[in-house]
Amino acid sequence: MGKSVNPDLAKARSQATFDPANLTNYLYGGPEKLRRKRYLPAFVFKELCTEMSLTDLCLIFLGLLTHVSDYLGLTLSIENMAAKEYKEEGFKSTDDMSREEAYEESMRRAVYTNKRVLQLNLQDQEEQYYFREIFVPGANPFALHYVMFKDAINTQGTEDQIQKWLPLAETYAVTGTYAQTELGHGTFLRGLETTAEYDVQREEFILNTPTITSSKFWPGALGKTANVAILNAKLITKGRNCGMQSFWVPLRHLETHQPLPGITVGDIGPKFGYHTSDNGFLQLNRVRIPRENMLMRYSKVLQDGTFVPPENDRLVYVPMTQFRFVVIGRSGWTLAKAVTVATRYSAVRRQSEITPGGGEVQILDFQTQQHKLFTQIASAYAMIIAAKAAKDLYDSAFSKMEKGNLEDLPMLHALTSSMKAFNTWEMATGVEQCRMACGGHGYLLASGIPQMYTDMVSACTYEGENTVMCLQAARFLNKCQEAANKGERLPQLTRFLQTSRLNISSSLDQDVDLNDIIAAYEFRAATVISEANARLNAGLAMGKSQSEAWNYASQLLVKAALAFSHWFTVRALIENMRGAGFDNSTETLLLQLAKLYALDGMLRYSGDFRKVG
Ligand SMILES: CCCCCCCCCCCCCCCC(=O)SCCNC(=O)CCNC(=O)[C@H](O)C(C)(C)COP(=O)(O)OP(=O)(O)OC[C@H]1O[C@@H](n2cnc3c(N)ncnc32)[C@H](O)[C@@H]1OP(=O)(O)O
Ligand SMILES: Cc1cc2nc3c(=O)[nH]c(=O)nc-3n(C[C@H](O)[C@H](O)[C@H](O)COP(=O)(O)OP(=O)(O)OC[C@H]3O[C@@H](n4cnc5c(N)ncnc54)[C@H](O)[C@@H]3O)c2cc1C
Repeated sequence: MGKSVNPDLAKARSQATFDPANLTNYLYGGPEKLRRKRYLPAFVFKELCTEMSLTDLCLIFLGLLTHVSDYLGLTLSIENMAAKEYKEEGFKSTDDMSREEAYEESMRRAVYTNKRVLQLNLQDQEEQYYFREIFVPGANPFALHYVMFKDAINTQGTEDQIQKWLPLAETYAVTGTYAQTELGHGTFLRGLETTAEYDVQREEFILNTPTITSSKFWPGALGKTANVAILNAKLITKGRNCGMQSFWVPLRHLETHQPLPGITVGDIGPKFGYHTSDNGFLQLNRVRIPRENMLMRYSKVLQDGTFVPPENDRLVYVPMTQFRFVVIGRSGWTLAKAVTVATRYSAVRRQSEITPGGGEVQILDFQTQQHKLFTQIASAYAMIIAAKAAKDLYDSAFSKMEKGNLEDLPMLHALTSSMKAFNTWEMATGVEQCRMACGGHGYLLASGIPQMYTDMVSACTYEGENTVMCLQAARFLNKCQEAANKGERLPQLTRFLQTSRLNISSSLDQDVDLNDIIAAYEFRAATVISEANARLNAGLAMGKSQSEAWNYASQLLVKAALAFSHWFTVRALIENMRGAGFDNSTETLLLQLAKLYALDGMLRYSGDFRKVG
């Protein structure tokens, strides 16, 4: 039962000046990864469904990617043994459900996929992600379990603790969350009030949320799903506050799922999005856990209560840095989904005339519509490719850290902080632009775009509120500027602060040279960073303290971090497009896209670029 493709869409596709397969292979990491990615949903749907042709399956898969099929009421009739666990007539749209029902529907699907991932022995993280996303397109109640809970065990646990706890997480013998944020503090971690007091007599920690503001508040899966938390609390031993440490804390009984003694836990209520994620609250009333439950890879508490500090007290922050990196990568793909929906829609939607009497045109023919969408297509590619470029820096820093060499930690923190803020803000504005480009139908939940926005815009807040993350990156950039001012050697990533010059060769009447584009973004970043540094020093010269001068310069410091990210993204896009080994037609197109992205950025930030000439 093949479905015919809309003739306008078919015509638009037939006009491609390049072979999409080259690009798709590049984006997904090569033909084998792409084959696997396409095989998975087809395999699962085929295994699960009878009378559906492959076209329908792909439609469902693509539709699920953009939630459309949820709303078209497509159902999957499930035939095989999986159906015994998956007792259901198929996927129901969660839009018409209450929060309870929507959570249960997502939980049902998530539990199903967790079992199938184990049965299919899917080891590859990306494949697991693709597989899950097919069945749980919205917020997955196990999201924290898959990412931060397991990452915290892996990065903060000793080898013994990893051996003990990771298999429990991998087999879902426990379901976890990462409980750090409190009602009174999300950003300022040194302000966290939850305590973990060491009782040397019984070699136990006594966990307590002494005030209402110390209640853990926001952690995903805390409301209903999780029965264990990696919980961050202020360690107190021998009467001394030893700062934030991580602890393995059982929350609910593994059989009955009832809260354990001393634990008060529940859901925080309706949110702007992420409706199927049960973000919760937690109060601890002098709950005891054994000494062995503190994650002791970097810092330790000995039996007699002696605290052995970590080599660097920032290492306890590593799970956040890791997850910021995940967010950086997924932001581009989220925008890619939204702009795919909006572009396809713009190829099939006919509205209004360009030439009077000439008949209604595809709205993609309006230059304003092209500007709305092509800039977002370019932005999606830019973010995806910049995330790939950041990964090389990220991997090399992490492999050094594994060997105890922490020299790249400040650079890694600055890069992940600034790129997480830049990418999620760009993604949020881009997805909203795609929604509006679809007119009334973009406002329909059936388009899939509204939920993408309401779910994913939270990434501007969680894992480090964006402004705060920019200021964190600005600490590193400002330090580098101070070093540059003294002629000292800089880390590779910021050496442009000393070398950037504005020697643009392009003149306005010729096609702009790509090297000039990179030079312009580099010079703009160097200028904004040095301006922020100058404002900070002006504050100090006015007699302000270091922290008051920092606050005085903070708006420029945020701009500096964003200009740095913008330069990193433009450079990565152009350098990777030139060096990717594409055939001529694909490379020409991609460099055109890179120019569009960079020139659009110059128009949007024309103040900066005009100022630097
Ligand atoms: C759209 C796509 C989405 C895709 C997605 C898929 C869906 C999947 C579902 C997700 C569902 C949500 C999941 C959310 C999960 C949470 O949101 S978990 C909670 C996240 N919370 C945070 O990120 C808290 C943010 N706050 C902080 O990290 C810290 O308080 C701050 C802001 C860094 C300040 O810390 P501080 O101890 O006061 O440190 P500060 O005095 O500022 O700096 C001291 C030094 O430490 C350094 N430092 C600070 N932090 C670090 C670090 N991490 N590493 C290294 N050095 C550091 C500083 O650079 C500074 O160094 P110097 O400049 O002095 O050399
Ligand atoms: C959907 C979602 C899921 C979440 N999941 C989890 C989870 O699983 N586990 C968990 O532990 N937490 C989770 N969180 C909490 C999240 O990490 C915090 O909300 C986030 O860290 C921001 O902290 P806050 O809410 O205290 O905001 P605040 O820091 O209070 O931000 C409010 C305003 O204050 C400004 N501000 C704060 N500090 C500064 C500063 N130093 N300089 C300048 N401006 C400043 C901010 O820029 C912002 O404009 C989640 C949050 C959301 C929305």
